[in-house]
This record gives sequence, C-alpha cells and structure tokens, in this order.
Amino acid sequence: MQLKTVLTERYKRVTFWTAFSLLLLYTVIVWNVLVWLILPDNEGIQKDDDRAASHKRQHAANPRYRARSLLDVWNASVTSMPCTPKEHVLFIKVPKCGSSTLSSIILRYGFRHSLKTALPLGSKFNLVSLLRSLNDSDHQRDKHDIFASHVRYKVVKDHEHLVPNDAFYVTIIREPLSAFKSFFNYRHKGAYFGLEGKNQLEMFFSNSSLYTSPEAARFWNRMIRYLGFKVPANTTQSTPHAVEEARQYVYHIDREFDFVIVLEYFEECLILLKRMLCWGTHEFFYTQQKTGSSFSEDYNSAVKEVDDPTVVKRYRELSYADYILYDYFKLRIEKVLENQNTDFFNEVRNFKAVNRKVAEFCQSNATFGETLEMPPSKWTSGFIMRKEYCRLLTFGVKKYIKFLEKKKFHVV
Ligand SMILES: Nc1ncnc2c1ncn2[C@@H]1O[C@H](COP(=O)(O)OS(=O)(=O)O)[C@@H](OP(=O)(O)O)[C@H]1O
Repeated sequence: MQLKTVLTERYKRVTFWTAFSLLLLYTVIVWNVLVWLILPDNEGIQKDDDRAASHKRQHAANPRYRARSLLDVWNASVTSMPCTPKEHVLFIKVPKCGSSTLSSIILRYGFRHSLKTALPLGSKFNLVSLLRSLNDSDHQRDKHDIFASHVRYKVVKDHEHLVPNDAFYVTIIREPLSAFKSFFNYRHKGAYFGLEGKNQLEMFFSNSSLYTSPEAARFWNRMIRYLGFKVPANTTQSTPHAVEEARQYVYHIDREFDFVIVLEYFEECLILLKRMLCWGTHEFFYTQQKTGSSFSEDYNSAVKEVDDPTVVKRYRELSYADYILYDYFKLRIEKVLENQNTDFFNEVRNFKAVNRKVAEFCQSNATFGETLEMPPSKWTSGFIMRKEYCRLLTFGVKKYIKFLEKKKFHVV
C-alpha cells in the first residue's frame, strides 16, 4: 500500500515535470517562431529608434541647437494648438516682394526645428548654385523639408522629386509697380540708363528708346514669369489672347499653391499662414529686410514716390500679366479677410504690437544677455527673448547659409 502510494506520487511528479517541460519547450518554440515572423518589423523599429536617438544625440552635441534656448516660449500660453505643425514648406521667393523677410522667417523655423533645408552650395547665392546643391549626389536621394531660397518655380517643378508630396506651397507677390520700383532701385537701373536726380522713373518712361531697349525687355511681368509663365513673344501690350493666356496661368498658380501672400496685407497673411501651418506666433516675428532706402539714399525721391499717371499707365500696359496675377490674388485675400471675425483682426493687431516691441528691442542698444519679456496673451505665447535671438531674426538667407554650412551658431 505504501509502495503504491510512493509510486503514484512519483508518477504524478514525473507527469507534472514532463508536462511542464513540454509546455516550456512549446512556449520557447512558439516565441521563436513569432520573433522570426516579426523580426523585420522589429529591426525597422529598432533602426528608427536608433536614428531618433542619434538625431537627439546630434542635437545635444551640436552647438547650433543651443539657439533654441535663446527664445524661451512659455508653455503656459493660452494659445494651445490642437493641430500638427506642417514642417514641409516650399516657398517661391519672388524677388522684390518682401520675399527676404518671409524667407528668413521660414529658414529660421527650419533651423530651429532642425529641418532639412535646400540651400545653395557655398557662399554663391544664385540659382546655379542651388541647382548644383540639389543635384549633388549626397542630396539627390533625400527630399528636403524646406525650400526658401531664390529659385524660379520652373526649376522647382523640374526637381519636384526632392519636394515632399505634402509640402505646403506658398509664395508672395506685391503691387507690381512697387515691386518694379524696388527692382529698379536695387539694380541701379537709373544709373545704368544715365539718369540722375529726382523722378528718374518719370524720365525713364518718357523716353521710348529707354523703355523699349533690349535691356528693358526683361523688366516686365517679373513676378508671373518667376512663377513660371512664359509671356507670349511680342506681347508687350495686352491683347485679348495674351490676357486670356495670362488669366489661365493665374488659375493654374491658384491650383498649385496653397497660399499666395500679398505684401500689402503682410501681417494679415502671416496670421493666416500661422493658422494654416499651425506654427507658434513667435515663429513669425520679423524685422523688415532689404529696404530700398538701404541701397540708395535717394530711393524715395528718385523712384519710390513717382506716381505720374503716364508712368503708372505705361507700366500697367507693359506688365499686364503681373496685374492680372496681382488683381486676382489681392481680390482673393480681400474676400478671405472679409470673412474673418473680430478675433482674427484683434490677433493681427496684437501681432503687430508684439512684433513692434520685438523689432524695437532688436534695434535698440541692448547688450547680449539682456532680455525682453512678453507675458502670454490670448493670441501670443508668452516668451523671454534674449538679445542674441535678434541675430536669428535679422539674418537674411545668405547668413543662414553661412552658419548652416558651418553648423554653428555662436551665442557668446
Ligand atoms: N514686411 C514688409 N512690409 C512691407 N514691405 C516689405 C516688408 N519686408 C520687405 N519689404 C520690402 O520688400 C522689398 C524687398 O523685397 P525682397 O526681400 O523680395 O528683395 S530681394 O529680392 O530678396 O532682394 C523692399 O522694398 P523697397 O523698400 O520698396 O525696395 C522692402 O522694403
């Protein structure tokens, strides 16, 4: 009886341990099969994690990322954003339309958020150089997050494989005659045509041998041509056919771009852009870049203030396609603004006031280390801004290129 009990007990133990071992073996096999089945994904995840970790490491080690701390944005801001910031932006920087001001806003965003930015190679700031950079074998495989250098839309279209599919397409235009005046002054065209003193533009447009000269042929429709429109040959004056072609191209631009900013409504457009991109208000602070008077002392009297009706009429005829472009998008923005509520206009007012304070602080004699403190408001994140941050605000494209190349931002 005792022997039987002992045998039964042993039998039970053996059965238990056999069953346990089999179960363990089964678990190990199933586990291995599962691991084998999902291994490629795991590896992918691991690689991504490694990449993210190395990305973060680079940030920590790279002195240029210290730039972020120069503007401490208070998280307690009332403007919490229930949207995801768009980080793929293609900005077509139409010359003499306030494009450098907007470009530096966008480049700064790319810089502060460590985005991959398409920049010209070396210190040469021209289309050829940007193209060389885009065609560079190291870059060719990768898409770029940010495009904000001078580059014609046609060139971008030819390199569309480098632009993320979800990129936000934005450009800027300006009242055509103002843009032309800015160009005329910046490129010293008065001196080129032997004009001196006041009212140079009036003299230029009252002399047909000047405004019909081969040199002047490239003066007209500069904005729409930059945006890719081929002005039909021999149509310096608008004909119904030429007008229709230009109008069709403007519709095309409207379809291709998410937003066409009109300089005359710059701040309003910045707030609309801020909402569309879901960026913080502080990302849009700016100081005005490339003002005409900084290139020529007599800009105002020689060019800018010229409002002779003949000049206006002649320029309108010669640049008819730019006016079709401008009138269309100006009307568009005015309609958008008509539909905004008081909150929007209060936000614009608030932005102007805060940006003015920022600009004053940056233009003041405050020394490095001094700060500007802005409390949160209904629309603006509160922030503490150190004087050094002003450099980021005033940097133009060329400077960004230089220090992005060096991968350094010296804060002390
Ligand atoms: N925010 C804002 N509001 C109004 N006007 C502004 C603004 N930012 C730049 N500007 C004016 O835009 C002109 C310079 O244009 P760009 O920056 O496109 O020039 S450039 O092509 O990059 O050289 C130049 O115009 P002019 O002064 O008439 O020459 C700038 O003064």
